[in-house]
Amino acid sequence: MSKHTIVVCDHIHEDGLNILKTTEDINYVYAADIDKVSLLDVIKDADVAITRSSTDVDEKFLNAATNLKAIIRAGVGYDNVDMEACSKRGIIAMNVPTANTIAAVELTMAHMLSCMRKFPYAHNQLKNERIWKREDWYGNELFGKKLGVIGFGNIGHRVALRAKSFEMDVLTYDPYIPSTKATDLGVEYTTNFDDILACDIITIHTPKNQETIDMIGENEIAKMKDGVILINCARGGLYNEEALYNNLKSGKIAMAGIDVFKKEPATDHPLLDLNNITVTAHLGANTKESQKKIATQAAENAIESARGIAYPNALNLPIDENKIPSFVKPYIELTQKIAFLSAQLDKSAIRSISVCAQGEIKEYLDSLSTFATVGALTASSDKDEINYVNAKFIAEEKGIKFDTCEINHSSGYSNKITITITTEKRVNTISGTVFDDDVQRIVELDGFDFDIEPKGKMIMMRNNDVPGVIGQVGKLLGDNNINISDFRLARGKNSALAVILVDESISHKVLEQINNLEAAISVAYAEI
Ligand SMILES: NC(=O)c1ccc[n+]([C@@H]2O[C@H](COP(=O)([O-])OP(=O)(O)OC[C@H]3O[C@@H](n4cnc5c(N)ncnc54)[C@H](O)[C@@H]3O)[C@@H](O)[C@H]2O)c1
Ligand SMILES: O=C(O)CC[C@@H](O)C(=O)O
Repeated sequence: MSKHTIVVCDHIHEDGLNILKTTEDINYVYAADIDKVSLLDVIKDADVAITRSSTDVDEKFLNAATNLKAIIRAGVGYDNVDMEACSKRGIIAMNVPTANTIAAVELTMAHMLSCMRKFPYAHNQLKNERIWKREDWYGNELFGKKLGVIGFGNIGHRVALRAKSFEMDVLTYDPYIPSTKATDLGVEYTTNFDDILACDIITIHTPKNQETIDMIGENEIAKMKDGVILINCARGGLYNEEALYNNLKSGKIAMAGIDVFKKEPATDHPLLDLNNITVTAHLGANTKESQKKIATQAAENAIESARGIAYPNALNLPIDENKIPSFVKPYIELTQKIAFLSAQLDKSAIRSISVCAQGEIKEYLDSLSTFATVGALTASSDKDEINYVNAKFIAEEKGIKFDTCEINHSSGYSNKITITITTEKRVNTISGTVFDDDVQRIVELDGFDFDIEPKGKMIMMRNNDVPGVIGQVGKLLGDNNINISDFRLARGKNSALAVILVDESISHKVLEQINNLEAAISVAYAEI
């Protein structure tokens, strides 16, 4: 079995490491404890790398990583990844966007409360100086204060909700959301940045990019109230650090709660010399709950991308992500998985790939077709060759035809995609849908209704619908020491289709044995 090498460049939770360690086709390399120069040597073998914010994915890193197909940022912000350099090399970059949201939200609230009550200083006086001097610590209350939230995404809007439970007035500035996203939650919305600058406390939750770097500097601080409090648990450099320092020192800014710095680690940063600041070492994502979730998702996504099956939360696709609503993304993933599955069912050359869509999803047929092509070619050719940029080009060179169609009658599903792959020997048609925003399901296989998660090792057996078939297949697999994890059966007029999920990979020999059962019409096997 050829193995894919996944290099873990930064510390992630052991649950993620265990997934990598115990996956048969993964060669797992732990490189979080080596220095970043030695990492350049280790990274050269990586098919996929997992990083956090401590590893810069820059030209130096990418020049060393000559095999790299994908990179997983085990977290939200990808400002440490040179996206253009990745795209030029055909490397797909992904993040894990929501797994640490709550951790960052709660740290923001902790900094806010800490700033109001000067908590670390009061703690230090009693614990380390053994002084009981209550008159030194008259703080302020969040109650009734006006909070300005810059950026109303996953973290910003949850900070706003928590602030409201402290009975604060909350105002947000985020030109990229509909105002109703805020007003529906009882949060005031403004398009005038100066309104934010007039707040008692300001917290920022935007990505770091050309537009947001130094978003708050001397000019903006000058417009603020004397004694304002500033919180930054997003990215260092969103508040100009020099202006922050000067205005904390002068007392214009009463307190700042800072988790992130322009250059990290920041152990000798001038801000650390001030006495009106609470600081943490980029701990926004550091809860056990969030790290467990991130590491698990990062490991699973790294394995899927190493196998070329799917690239969840890809950031540099050749389609404009901003034009793809979030409900479409799971369909894109599902389309790729179904095509990958379908192309494995028959090993002969693919002649055509057709993608049909019903519901609002049909507006995205072009993107779905690109992803179906990646899935199908990944299953049928040398995986290393295929990426989103070259898939259609390679398919055309192989003489594969494309077709898309809109299905206008309702099937009972609000959206449904149907992928038909025609090979030299057979036609496979598989349909899928997504429930509850992200639950992907195969709902039809060659005309038979199913409800199957597109995941795992699957035997598909078409058979005459006669008694005893399930028992015979069960015995045969048992005799070969293969555990069945699920058995799904759909019945047609004269024949039935069984999808048997198994724990172990199936050899050609076992498939032949199943095919030789009297009732069997055809047998195929696929892994996702
Ligand atoms: N401290 C930590 O450990 C930690 C943990 C998680 C996330 N983060 C950082 O927190 C930030 C927010 O993360 P998120 O998950 O909420 O991201 P998100 O993408 O869900 O939300 C970002 C929001 O910012 C808005 N935005 C973009 N540009 C803006 C601008 N110029 N002005 C106002 N709003 C703008 C977007 O419209 C979006 O609503 C990111 O920088 C992320 O890297 C830090
Ligand atoms: O933990 C990290 O590496 C960074 C966490 C956070 O800043 C993120 O962007 O997800």
